[in-house]
Amino acid sequence: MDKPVIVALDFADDFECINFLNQFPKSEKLFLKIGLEMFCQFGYPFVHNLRERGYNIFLDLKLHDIPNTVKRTCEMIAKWDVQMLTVHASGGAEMIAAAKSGLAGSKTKLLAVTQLTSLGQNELENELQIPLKSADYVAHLAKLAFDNGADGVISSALEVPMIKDATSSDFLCITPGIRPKSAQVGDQKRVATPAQARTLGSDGIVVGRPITQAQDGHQAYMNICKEWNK
Ligand SMILES: O=c1ccn([C@@H]2O[C@H](COP(=O)(O)O)[C@@H](O)[C@H]2O)c(=O)[nH]1
Repeated sequence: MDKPVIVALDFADDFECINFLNQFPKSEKLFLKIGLEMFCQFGYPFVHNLRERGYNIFLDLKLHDIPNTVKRTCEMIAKWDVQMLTVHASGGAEMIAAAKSGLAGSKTKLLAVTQLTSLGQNELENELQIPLKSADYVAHLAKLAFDNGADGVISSALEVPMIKDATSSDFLCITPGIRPKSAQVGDQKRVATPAQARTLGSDGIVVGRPITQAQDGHQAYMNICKEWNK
């Protein structure tokens, strides 16, 4: 798999989303992330429609439930021919392994979310009451995911070298929380620029608002690709 720039489609309606996609030339083979906002409204038919149009799909559902429920859900998603699916690593070893076994026979990569990029050290300690350094917590969850069959993790780009050291250089690190220098950080805490993510060894970046809320979404995407591929 090439190292993709994955566009997070966080739109309130499908019409707006399709208008956004229509800015891109048909030859642009986009990698799109469908998250909870769009999936809750438009469900599988929307995923299917985008697959039919030839897009690669990262289905970011961040599953987090008991192992049996997650396994049965993954068995269903395994039929959808999506490229990536997320679960929360904090669902535990058995849940991660159950997700992987649910996806058996499909080409869908299982990615485990470590610590959300919207959470910093302060939230980890004071809200979640996890008495660890953020980097250690991320490394611990990444190792748990690796040991239980996940194909990779979602983390900040800042943690990629440490995750690869703790697991394997082949273990995928897909990184949201990407902000070009001039972009607003918003609710993200552990951020990196596309160029930093590349240098740190990220296997793919996820970018939402800096592209989808730009005046010219296609140009914003091209600028990010240029910085990422430098
Ligand atoms: O830790 C995580 C896990 C997932 N995300 C998702 O990525 C995009 C980022 O969007 P931006 O607009 O570029 O902030 C969004 O869909 C999140 O749900 C994440 O940010 N952090």
